[in-house]
Amino acid sequence: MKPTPLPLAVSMGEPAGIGPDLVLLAWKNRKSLQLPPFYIRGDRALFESRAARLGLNVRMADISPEEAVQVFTKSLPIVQTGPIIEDKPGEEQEATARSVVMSIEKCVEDIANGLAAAIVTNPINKAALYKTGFSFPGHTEFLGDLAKKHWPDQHANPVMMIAGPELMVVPVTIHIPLKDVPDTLKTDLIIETARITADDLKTRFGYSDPRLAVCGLNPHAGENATMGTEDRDVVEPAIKKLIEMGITATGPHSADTLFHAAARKTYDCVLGMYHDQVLVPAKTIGFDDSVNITLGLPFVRTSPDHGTAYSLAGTGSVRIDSFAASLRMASVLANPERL
Ligand SMILES: NC(=O)C1=CN([C@@H]2O[C@H](COP(=O)(O)OP(=O)(O)OC[C@H]3O[C@@H](n4cnc5c(N)ncnc54)[C@H](O)[C@@H]3O)[C@@H](O)[C@H]2O)C=CC1
Ligand SMILES: NCC(=O)COP(=O)(O)O
Repeated sequence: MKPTPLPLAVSMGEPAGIGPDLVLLAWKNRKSLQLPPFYIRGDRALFESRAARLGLNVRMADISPEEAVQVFTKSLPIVQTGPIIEDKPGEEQEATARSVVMSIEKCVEDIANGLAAAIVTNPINKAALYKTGFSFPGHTEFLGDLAKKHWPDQHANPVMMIAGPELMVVPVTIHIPLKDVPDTLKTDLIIETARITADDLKTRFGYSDPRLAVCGLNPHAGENATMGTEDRDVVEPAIKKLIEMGITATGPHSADTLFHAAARKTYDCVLGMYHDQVLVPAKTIGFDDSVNITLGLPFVRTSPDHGTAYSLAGTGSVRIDSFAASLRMASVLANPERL
């Protein structure tokens, strides 16, 4: 007999944001969107209140992760996690920060315990969590830490990828101020980020020889070191080493001409030197259907590419495409034979 597939564990995200709306709408449209079974770790009262606000009739079931797959066809499976949360769309509540973090922790724990196939995270408000002592820049780094805790024998080095049907990008430096980028950007960091990207593109995405295009840092990739020396001194040596390692990498490319339609045909994934260099084109080209994927972990994590969108929470005006794509992508990545 074929074993029952494991469900996806979905974290609650920021309760004041659109996470609850996405979960409710996704479950309601699960058949037409062809979504795999998932359960949410969060507070049932919050989801009931948000459903009422949206005028959605959603049957919910308090369950344990083991029951999620069976329940999913008839009810939205909720694993009660943390205390009751008052539903206040768009209004941050300091008291909910611990529940937001706990939901992520418990989803990862479920994967480690063999109860969930992967985690799909709802958007968090990073600044709201920092205020209460959360010390990681975002999910990406937090999940790297949780991986070390639950899989101490496996090397975890989280890498952010935004992947859409037309463009896949990886920022080498992530959530740091722009002024800190040149000092943070090191040859070894570029090499390690590219190595993890190439590995995951092979093992999880099915590319036999992924082509990486590496951006320069400066305008015109430094214009022969006349507009900044980092491209010559930091980026070029990384590309040379990657080629020696057998990885197909080109660059440093001028970032301004790397994203038009013809250029996009020449590579499989772009490595950018900083967040906005590659997230701006990725979200411009594919805001509705791109997915944020954390590479370099011993488990699968996906998330929509957007944030908490406070002003849309509880209004019924959200697009669920990216969240739905995250659920489908998590299911495929966790079962690569489906590629
Ligand atoms: N994975 C995560 O946890 C992420 C969290 N964030 C957090 O989200 C918060 C807000 O960040 P912003 O830069 O304003 O980005 P945002 O993505 O929340 O909003 C940007 C714009 O896109 C719109 N938008 C976002 N999602 C939408 C959807 N599903 N349907 C329709 N329109 C949508 C918003 O209304 C807004 O106009 C920040 O605290 C940030 O840290 C941002 C990105 C990812
Ligand atoms: N800009 C992308 C983003 O903020 C997602 O970060 P993370 O929470 O997935 O690390």
